[in-house]
Amino acid sequence: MTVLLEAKNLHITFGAVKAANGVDLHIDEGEFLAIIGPNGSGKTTFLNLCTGYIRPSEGEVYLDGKPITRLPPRTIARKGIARAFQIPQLFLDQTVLTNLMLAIASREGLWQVGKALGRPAYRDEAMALLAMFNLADCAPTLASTLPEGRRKLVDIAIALALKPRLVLLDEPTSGVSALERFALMETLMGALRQAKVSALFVEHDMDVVERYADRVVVWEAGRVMAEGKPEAVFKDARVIENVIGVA
Ligand SMILES: Nc1ncnc2c1ncn2[C@@H]1O[C@H](COP(=O)(O)OP(=O)(O)OP(=O)(O)O)[C@@H](O)[C@H]1O
Repeated sequence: MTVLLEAKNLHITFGAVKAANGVDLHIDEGEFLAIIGPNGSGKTTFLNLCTGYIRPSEGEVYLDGKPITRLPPRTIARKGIARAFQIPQLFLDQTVLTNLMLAIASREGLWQVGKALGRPAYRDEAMALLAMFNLADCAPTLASTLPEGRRKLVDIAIALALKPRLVLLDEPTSGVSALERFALMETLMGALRQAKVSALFVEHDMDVVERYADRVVVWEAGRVMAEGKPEAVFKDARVIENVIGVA
């Protein structure tokens, strides 16, 4: 296995809260890694540390063995780490197709909207991305009118428009009904496999983690308290007591 991303001894404190208190974690190429843990344990902080949104007071994050810790978010994104958020970051007054085309244009450094939207190559690439997520029929739909599950998928399709090697997903199934979660995950995992992208996803639904994660990392008070295959981790008494029992 080749290590893609590695965090070593990350620390960050907000006031009295140690949101990262010695985080050590790696993700292998091709891996789907889930992060679980109680509210406020520092999961989102870790995503922020990996993407340059905040900087640790101590420790390093490495991509392909090279430190990225102090690079600006745009540079880190260009190096291959993309992010999708708990609340999708779409232009709600634009169509799904326009959202995708603008993401592709920004990757290419083309900031003139009129020119970007006139490029057939961008349109073709956007439609191919949407097809990967079974969303081709949504291309002309206004983003504001999409149901939550589809909006999340469009947001992830936009993250893939950056051609990342690793995508960080903050609660991909939140706000989606229990019935729809597996369908959303099937589509999402299918698209990630097709794009050969590794994923790290924060998730509160243990059924989703058990079914879709290759490995799970358990967060507690700013650090990793357990990790391993979901079936093994979910039998760990400490995890049951501190995380699953309180989820
Ligand atoms: N920018 C910030 N400024 C101040 N405090 C912050 C900041 N970011 C996070 N925190 C605090 O750090 C702690 C960890 O927050 P974080 O959002 O990383 O937890 P989480 O595990 O993702 O929680 P949740 O599951 O509720 O999303 C919390 O106490 C939070 O209030």
